[in-house]
Amino acid sequence: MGDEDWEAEIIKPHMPSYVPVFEKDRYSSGANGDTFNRTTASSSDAGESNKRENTSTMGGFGVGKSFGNRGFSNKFEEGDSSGFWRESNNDCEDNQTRNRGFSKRGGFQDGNDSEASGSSRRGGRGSFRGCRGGFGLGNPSGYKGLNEEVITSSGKNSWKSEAEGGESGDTQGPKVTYIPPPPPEDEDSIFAHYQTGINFDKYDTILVEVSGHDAPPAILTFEEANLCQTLNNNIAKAGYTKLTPVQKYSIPIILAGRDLMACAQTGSGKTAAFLLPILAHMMHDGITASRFKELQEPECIIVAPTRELINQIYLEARKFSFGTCVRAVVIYGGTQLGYSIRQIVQGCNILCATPGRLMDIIGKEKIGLRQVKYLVLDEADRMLDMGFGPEMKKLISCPGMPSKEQRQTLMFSATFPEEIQRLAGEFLKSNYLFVAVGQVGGACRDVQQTILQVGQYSKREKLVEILRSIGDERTMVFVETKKKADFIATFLCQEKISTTSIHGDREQREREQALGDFRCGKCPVLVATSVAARGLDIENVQHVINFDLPSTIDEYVHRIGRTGRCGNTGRAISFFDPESDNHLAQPLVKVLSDAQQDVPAWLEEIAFSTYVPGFSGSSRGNVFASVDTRKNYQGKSTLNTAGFSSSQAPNPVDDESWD
Ligand SMILES: Nc1ncnc2c1ncn2[C@@H]1O[C@H](COP(=O)(O)OP(=O)(O)OP(=O)(O)O)[C@@H](O)[C@H]1O
Repeated sequence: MGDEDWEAEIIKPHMPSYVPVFEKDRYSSGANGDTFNRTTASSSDAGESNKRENTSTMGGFGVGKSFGNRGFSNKFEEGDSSGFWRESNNDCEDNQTRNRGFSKRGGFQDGNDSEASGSSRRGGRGSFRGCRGGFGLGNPSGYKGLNEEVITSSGKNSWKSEAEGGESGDTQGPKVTYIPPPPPEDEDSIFAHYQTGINFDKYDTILVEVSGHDAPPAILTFEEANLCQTLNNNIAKAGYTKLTPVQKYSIPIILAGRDLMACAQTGSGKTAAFLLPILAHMMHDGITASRFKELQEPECIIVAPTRELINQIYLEARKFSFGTCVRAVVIYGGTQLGYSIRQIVQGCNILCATPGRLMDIIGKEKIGLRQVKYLVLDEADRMLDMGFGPEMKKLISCPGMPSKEQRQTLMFSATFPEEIQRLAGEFLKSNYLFVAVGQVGGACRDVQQTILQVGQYSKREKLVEILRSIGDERTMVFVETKKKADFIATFLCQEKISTTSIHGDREQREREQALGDFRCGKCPVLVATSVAARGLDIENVQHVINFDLPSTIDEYVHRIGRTGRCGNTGRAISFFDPESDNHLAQPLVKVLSDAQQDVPAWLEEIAFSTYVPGFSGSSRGNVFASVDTRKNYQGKSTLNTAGFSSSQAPNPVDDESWD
């Protein structure tokens, strides 16, 4: 039984009574690092969705909330009754699936006309989404769908043309009108935080390696960082009493003005590791209060791959800059462009942005780059891969952007494939420092990982069984496609398990609502695509279930890192389908062994039978199998997280719109 069968099955039965009436109208519109200091942190002292929108019922998800199944709406309007249940040939995800073999992360699928431009990723996504939204694959404007950004597929300056033609919407589809609700302004909300877990102190035992010349020594306490009083107050109010390893090493490096590539396990405080020293510099330099101006010139630009993540980073920036004259602003896709502009013109020292919106705003000449002193790429490997890499290159070559010699560039992630590290060289000064906390790309050891062999036809049953045994504990369920996310969320609702979902085909409003419902516990289950795999820091996520394993091991590491954060423990259960997941057997064995988890014998067997020469995956304790790639230039070999050389690593399939 394939997905389609599932859909048929789920659609047939009686809809539960709590499913609201379908609101048709709502949808009808539609290095030569010579020094390699290895130490421990402390040693330095150291449905197709059920195409009926019944997903809007998702446990408390709110009546009338659409699930973003615009494809359905389209089919409905076309009067194709079978369109309710059948795949359209034009379905964008089908196209993506068909293109899997060719697709790189961010698009560049062969044969996709709309991806001819430098902004091919966006054009491509746009057109795919457009087709899902019912605007047909051949729609030249590549309209994404209701209330979402309008994307042009024109070849030249496409980021600009998006800005120009996009939101003004002169010719291309409806405007994006969504204005996100402002975050709470009261101090308690700003400083709300969750407790560090029982394993927080164990961070100190993690090995840390710094490579590159003249690295400043690590600091052991916040006091040693010599931050100003306001920052120290904010740190205390945020509940931080002790530095995490990545903070111990990164803060002095950034304070010393060095470029940095830092790799540390998920949930170990990378955000504060770059925000605090940047703010400290700004305060020290006596930054002037940002005032209303048509053209703002921020001192710091932070980019991240998803809207929800950049918003989270913004909230952290707002927290740490509380009571200072530094003003942080966030802008991201899926929201009204005019709203982004209004936020910016009021003053902007730190601009937190997703790449597409950032380029739009630069194109509109609301942001000047001349004053940029700090450029931060969070989830840097994602920001530099085939998806966002071209946009990041455009960013650094934008008129006015200080050269890498003139700015400080900082990159953070839990994973850093070798190939991406090489690309990063273009952005960083040649004497950048590389900090590896634990194993590059290693999974967080506070997550108990379980791999179950489950064939695709048994997955749903197993999922329900697990979720019922879990009870109300917060759980993220990852699936591989947007369609599947809708479908599984619907299915779980039918099973009376309060569920919501997040993926790139949902409107931004819905994405934020879903996240809010999950955060507050209203819907303890969040079904998600990889759009939620990286960076999201949600309190009390006790379980991650990989209903579908991702296509790469790095993505696996990020996904399971949504639990077990900041010294808390968590559990990750992954369904391994031998029909489709064998390529992950070896890297999984490696990740499990390195994180000192039990490796099932059957998985080792599969890994052995699919042995790839050159892989040294199952060795335990092979710490630093992959670190600073500059070492490779000195004749050493290296493996990426997966234990493959990067060129061997499977190309991830990007099912998502990220920004
Ligand atoms: N020194 C600290 N003391 C207490 N809590 C901290 C400290 N540093 C960070 N935290 C908290 O730990 C949590 C995880 O931090 P953060 O989101 O920065 O992790 P991350 O390393 O960026 O994770 P990911 O790789 O998933 O993006 C956050 O809630 C943050 O506020």
